[in-house]
Amino acid sequence: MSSAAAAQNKPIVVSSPGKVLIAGGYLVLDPTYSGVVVSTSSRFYTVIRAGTSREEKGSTIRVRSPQFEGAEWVYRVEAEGEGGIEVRASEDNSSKNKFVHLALQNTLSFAGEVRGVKEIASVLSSSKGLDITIVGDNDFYSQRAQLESLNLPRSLSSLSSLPPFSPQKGVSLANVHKTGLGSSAALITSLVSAVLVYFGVIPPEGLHNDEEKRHLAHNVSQFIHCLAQGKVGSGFDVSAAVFGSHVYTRFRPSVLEGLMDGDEGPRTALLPVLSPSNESWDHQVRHFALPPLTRIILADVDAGSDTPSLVGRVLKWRKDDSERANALWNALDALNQTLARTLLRLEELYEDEAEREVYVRTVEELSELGSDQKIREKMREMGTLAGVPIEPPEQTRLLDASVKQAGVIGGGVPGAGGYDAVWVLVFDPHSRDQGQKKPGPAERIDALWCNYKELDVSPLSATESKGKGTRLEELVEVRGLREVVG
Ligand SMILES: Nc1ncnc2c1ncn2[C@@H]1O[C@H](COP(=O)(O)OP(=O)(O)O)[C@@H](O)[C@H]1O
Ligand SMILES: C[C@@](O)(CCOP(=O)(O)OP(=O)(O)O)CC(=O)O
Repeated sequence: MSSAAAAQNKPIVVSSPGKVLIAGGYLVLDPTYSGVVVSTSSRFYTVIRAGTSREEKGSTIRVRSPQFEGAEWVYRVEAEGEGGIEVRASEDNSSKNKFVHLALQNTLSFAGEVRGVKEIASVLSSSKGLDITIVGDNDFYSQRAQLESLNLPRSLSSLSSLPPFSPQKGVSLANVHKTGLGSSAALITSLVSAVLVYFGVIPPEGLHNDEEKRHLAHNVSQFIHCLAQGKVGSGFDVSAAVFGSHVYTRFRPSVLEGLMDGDEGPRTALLPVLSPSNESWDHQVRHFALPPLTRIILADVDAGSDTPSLVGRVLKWRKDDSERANALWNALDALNQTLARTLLRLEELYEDEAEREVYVRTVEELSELGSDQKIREKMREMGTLAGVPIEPPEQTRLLDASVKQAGVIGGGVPGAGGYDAVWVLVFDPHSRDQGQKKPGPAERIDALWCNYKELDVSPLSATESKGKGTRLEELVEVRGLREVVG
């Protein structure tokens, strides 16, 4: 077996981060504009180990999500010469997982095209099938019930006291309360990338140092995520899961058109479309990172919004009132790009040894001052014109109270907006010195949200991931992972 990982029987562990679109909601659906997406320290992990099944014909893949009740799915794989690769859900499964099933079917088909169906069959058979475990960091799912049962306030310090990969007691995957970090994109990306590594399509180090292989992981994950969602969205969430924080310009949806037919995925060859050398993939990924000595703080607000319906209404307004909409989008885009440039400029200053001390002192001073909020103003204007609650009044009041705190750089409703989440960026002057500290902007926000009455606000523990997207992990080095995988 030429896949080194599979040959050594060593578990393959791949993680992918969640996302927050801090600027460019709606605009990012159009390739003319771009969005600023921050990847989160909260990640999805896929662990692939050799299985234990002894079968004459075909192989079994067992997938488990131990954080949930009844979340185990068994698939039979038949991989035979001309017939290609067929992944079938066992009839004994107590639930379906369309995302996982489509990911396995299409990633294995893709691997079969690259390495040959025989090779995939041989890896599967010498591994005795596969045992796959998928877990997401606590932030992907609401921890309200867990905190309540422990009598803990909804604060950052309570969250840090929860065990990693906390089980969602008594909750099935279908009923879980998601927090908007993009669980399905992070899940698909980590699962697809782990399978590609396991079967030797991507060498393990390729996820870190080979741009072409990273684009390959992107194209396959992007396609499968679109297939599972039944539509081609902007794809910023999958892009963040693969590449980490960046300024994202979407691909033209036509690249995937030929592959989107059929519920179970296409019957045509995947490689010509998904190959990184296919020039129809025209997405752009430009460097972005939040500045040093700042911290993003996210909150899940317990009053959801339905993103597809917001999107439908905004796009209809853009069509009906195109002149005004385009003028507004151009103005908003200019502000979004200025935000990205300004934050990047701060990063450059910090990188410059000669400027660093000035930068640090300035952050210390700014952490006692207030902020400016032009992007929010324009987003609200768009909401009013389109008749859509992009930043509803309750969220406006929460954000106004938050950005009024000393040391807050800015904030907003992420992505499509609505009622379900907010983000703020604060100066974090003491993040360099461990073990400090006098209360700073992050603590002020934490206290404000914890005592907030009008909305039920629950912070997330995530900060920005500097880990550059999808990465290979060592099982024993991820806190709590070995225990949860069993
Ligand atoms: N821990 C998990 N294990 C397995 N599948 C998961 C897990 N978390 C999410 N999923 C899959 O992702 C789907 C959720 O997708 P979606 O509703 O698009 O969520 P999101 O908006 O968070 O991306 C679930 O139905 C399930 O198929
Ligand atoms: C409107 C959008 O541009 C951004 C939506 O971002 P969200 O972060 O709100 O999305 P969900 O994860 O689906 O809740 C639509 C898109 O780009 O696909």
